Amino acid sequence: MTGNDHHAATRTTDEPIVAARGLRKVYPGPTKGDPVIAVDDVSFELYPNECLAIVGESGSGKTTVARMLVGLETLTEGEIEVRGESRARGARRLADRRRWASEVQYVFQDPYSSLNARQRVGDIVATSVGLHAGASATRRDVRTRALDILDRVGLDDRFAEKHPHQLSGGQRQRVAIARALAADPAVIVLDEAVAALDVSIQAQILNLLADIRASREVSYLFISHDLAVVNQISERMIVMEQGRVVDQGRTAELLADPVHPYTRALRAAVPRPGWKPVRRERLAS
Ligand SMILES: Nc1ncnc2c1ncn2[C@@H]1O[C@H](COP(=O)(O)OP(=O)(O)OP(=O)(O)O)[C@@H](O)[C@H]1O
Repeated sequence: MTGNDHHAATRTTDEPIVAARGLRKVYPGPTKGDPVIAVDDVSFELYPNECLAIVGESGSGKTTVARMLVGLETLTEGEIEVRGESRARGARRLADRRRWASEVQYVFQDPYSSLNARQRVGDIVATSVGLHAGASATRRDVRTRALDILDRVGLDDRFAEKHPHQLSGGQRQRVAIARALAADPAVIVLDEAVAALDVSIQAQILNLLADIRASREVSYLFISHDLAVVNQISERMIVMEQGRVVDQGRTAELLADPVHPYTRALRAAVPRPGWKPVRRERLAS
């Protein structure tokens, strides 16, 4: 057993919803002949109804992995399968693109920039419901379903008439989660989705995400630099450093007893109460 799989979780029963193998992303660098290797040989599996966290410092490649999964970024090398279907070469047909979008939804850090400022909240969610609903759904069905979903994320009917700028950061993030749920996804990628929120609001959104997962089957790929948050929400985590996976395993075990120097350093850098004080170490390079 190597240091990297010291904590490796053993999952043999379910088929993974997402299987990513050997992901690599190389961007052209600022100067010719100086490419940026953003993601280098990253593999992971995401199982039904689990939350897998990707942690790492800024620039470690987390967002690039997420963008490859949702099809916003091409792969330089590697393979991504969702429910056994390859996504590595992109969707050619509109119907495939729609289906792929409904299987994997993305919630961004800043919902303000990802929500259409001119649309009312009810319309934002209804648009997503309408895109993914069957052709037989009437406008009234779509509207009713949008209001149900808003209610599900803790926003009553009055919010449907508001615009994003009339909402708080936490409420906007609820709208972004509602819009994702409207597609009835198997996977939601949450990219630093609570990073911009106050700690008390963060806790509310994390509770909401846990409630959603308790009431319907959905898996989260939860991208964060915040180990306290990751500890609360995820069962497993992978740790990225400079584009590579340097550690992985069950979150509680990895954080209680970090073995890899980078994971230890990340944990030591958590400036929150509730963590055992650990000598701050220099991040391993
Ligand atoms: N479009 C791009 N062109 C060139 N380099 C890029 C591009 N996107 C990302 N990178 C580089 O790839 C590396 C990984 O970036 P990425 O955003 O995936 O990291 P991250 O861990 O998500 O960090 P952050 O939390 O700051 O977003 C960084 O060095 C970044 O500068």
